[in-house]
Amino acid sequence: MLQNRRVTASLPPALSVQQLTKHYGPTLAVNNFSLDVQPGETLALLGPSGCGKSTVLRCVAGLERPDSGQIVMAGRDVTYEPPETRGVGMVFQNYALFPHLSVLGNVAYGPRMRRVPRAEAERRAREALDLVDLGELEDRRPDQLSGGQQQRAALARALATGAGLLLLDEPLSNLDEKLRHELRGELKALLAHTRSAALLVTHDQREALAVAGRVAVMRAGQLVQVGKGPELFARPATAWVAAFLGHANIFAGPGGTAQVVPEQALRLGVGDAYRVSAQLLTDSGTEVTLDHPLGPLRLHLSPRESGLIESGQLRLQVDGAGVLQVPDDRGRGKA
Ligand SMILES: Nc1ncnc2c1ncn2[C@@H]1O[C@H](COP(=O)(O)OP(=O)(O)OP(=O)(O)O)[C@@H](O)[C@H]1O
Repeated sequence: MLQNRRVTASLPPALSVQQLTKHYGPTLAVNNFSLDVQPGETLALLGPSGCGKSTVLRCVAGLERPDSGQIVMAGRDVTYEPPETRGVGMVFQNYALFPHLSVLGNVAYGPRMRRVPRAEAERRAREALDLVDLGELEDRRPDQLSGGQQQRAALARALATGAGLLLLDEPLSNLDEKLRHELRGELKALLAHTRSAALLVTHDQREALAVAGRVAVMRAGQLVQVGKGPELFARPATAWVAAFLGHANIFAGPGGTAQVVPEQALRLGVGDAYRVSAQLLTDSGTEVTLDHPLGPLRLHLSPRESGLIESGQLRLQVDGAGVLQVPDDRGRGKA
């Protein structure tokens, strides 16, 4: 085990994107973007719509040519190689399964294209289908599968390529919320099992945190912060990152700074009483807004905590040590 770790540590990154820049006409889609994905790691590229995530992925896949920068895979510069020699497995938003092929045919397609003999290609395909629990449906056509099953077939197809790097572009985006929730857990387990490195593109914070070991946050073509999901949430580098990750209480301060007040910094039922200016029932409790000197303070109360509201007021103490001071970059730029 120890020895394995040492070997892994000495391997080059599965993917190293170095100073990547890409325009579409006048639009600067990716701006001097650098990122490493380690062998076996799942990294989520997270950012709002239009920030350039898919463009990074398409450059890595070889479907777009960068204006400048390098794409290096396991130590090999592939910047100018065509997609088919890069050795990546891909899953796109719309799955892109071939409608006329069976599930087995779809999954065996990758190895077949690489001239693997049919019997061996089908053996690998069946192995991948078993991994995603679709072994019994191999004879069906894609239109005879549910959305979740199609998604798993697309994953199996990427896995069957045996690639050391998987590229997943919003792989759960076509599914309803309940199924997405279920498949997030499955996807994480599956990626851990395959030991391939994976770059997952998503605009969904929960998905990034649930599936990936590390999360890279992207804004307007640039990388703004990268780290383990819980650490990013606990220590966002800027007010924009805090807001994007879902922090509710961010208050502009002097000199271009902002204060982020995480829920852990709030103690309820002690200290001064503040007026509750708004109250909204949710499925898991109550969303309230307090008139606080810092600004309108929003918090989520469990049904038991809601009992602490007396005569329209709630006692609350803010633990100053838990409040984060960050640069306020929320007004800057787009996406
Ligand atoms: N083929 C293209 N031609 C012109 N502009 C493009 C093209 N593809 C993307 N863009 C622009 O480049 C920018 C980045 O797009 P990209 O698709 O990479 O963003 P994204 O973060 O993946 O967005 P989404 O989450 O909505 O898929 C956007 O401004 C987009 O309009």
